[in-house]
Amino acid sequence: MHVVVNAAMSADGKLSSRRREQITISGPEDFARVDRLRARSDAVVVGVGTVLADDPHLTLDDPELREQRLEAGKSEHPARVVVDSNARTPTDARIVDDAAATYLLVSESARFDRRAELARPSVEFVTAGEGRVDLLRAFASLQERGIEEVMVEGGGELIFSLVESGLVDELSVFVGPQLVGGRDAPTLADGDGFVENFPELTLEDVERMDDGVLLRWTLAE
Ligand SMILES: NC(=O)C1=CN([C@@H]2O[C@H](COP(=O)(O)OP(=O)(O)OC[C@H]3O[C@@H](n4cnc5c(N)ncnc54)[C@H](OP(=O)(O)O)[C@@H]3O)[C@@H](O)[C@H]2O)C=CC1
Ligand SMILES: Nc1nc(O)c(N)c(N[C@@H]2O[C@H](COP(=O)(O)O)[C@@H](O)[C@H]2O)n1
Repeated sequence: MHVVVNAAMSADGKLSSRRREQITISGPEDFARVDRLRARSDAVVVGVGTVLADDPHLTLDDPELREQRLEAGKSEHPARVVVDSNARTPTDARIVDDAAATYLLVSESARFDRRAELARPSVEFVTAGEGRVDLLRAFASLQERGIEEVMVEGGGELIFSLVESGLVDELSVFVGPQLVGGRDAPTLADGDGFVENFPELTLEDVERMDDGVLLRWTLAE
């Protein structure tokens, strides 16, 4: 399995404002690149915090990319994945519509009534972990279902945990021309943070894009 984290942050490292509402950081060129990255992926992953904040759809915008996937014998859109220990994904969330397959990664503590409310033909539950989703086990289960190329779009809590679990191979970040500020605004890697043995990144590429810059790093094994 190959896992790429992709996100857009302000010049001061924020994914959103303290209101945790979706903000537009990328420009058109970067959004088109994100669409191409989604099209190359078997699955696009977000945490339930992002689902609650943004109500993302995570499908492909460009009809040509959808056509290319169909011609290659793939589904029209990559699968969508939500890391959601307690099945908090709202029943009317766009991510559980029937536009694409969706995996809900839940823990054993996800209530069965919530699972029943979210059950539909396009949704499959993957249970891993007791109180919280065990990411190593959950991602291994996705791999057993044929998912090899994974793109993670955030948010900061999930990105931190994935890096901490050693699951991330690549990190691409668009740094936009905004200052957001705020000690409570989400950043690229939240969670508890590291205090030692900081993960080492190798800078692979720097590209000027829109009014910002795209940075691409790989992570050491
Ligand atoms: N600019 C950008 O590129 C992006 C911005 N965003 C922004 O980020 C914010 C949302 O990010 P954030 O609040 O950090 O939420 P996340 O999307 O990172 O989701 C975090 C939640 O995932 C669940 N989870 C389950 N298992 C784990 C685990 N092992 N490790 C970590 N999380 C786990 C937890 O909820 P539970 O315990 O209930 O399962 C946790 O609270 C929004 O403001 C959104 O707009 C989001 C994506 C991209
Ligand atoms: N690449 C990027 N740039 C931004 O400026 C963003 N705000 C985001 N947000 C991510 O995209 C998701 C929305 O996807 P849909 O358009 O609904 O398919 C959102 O949930 C974030 O993960 N990304």
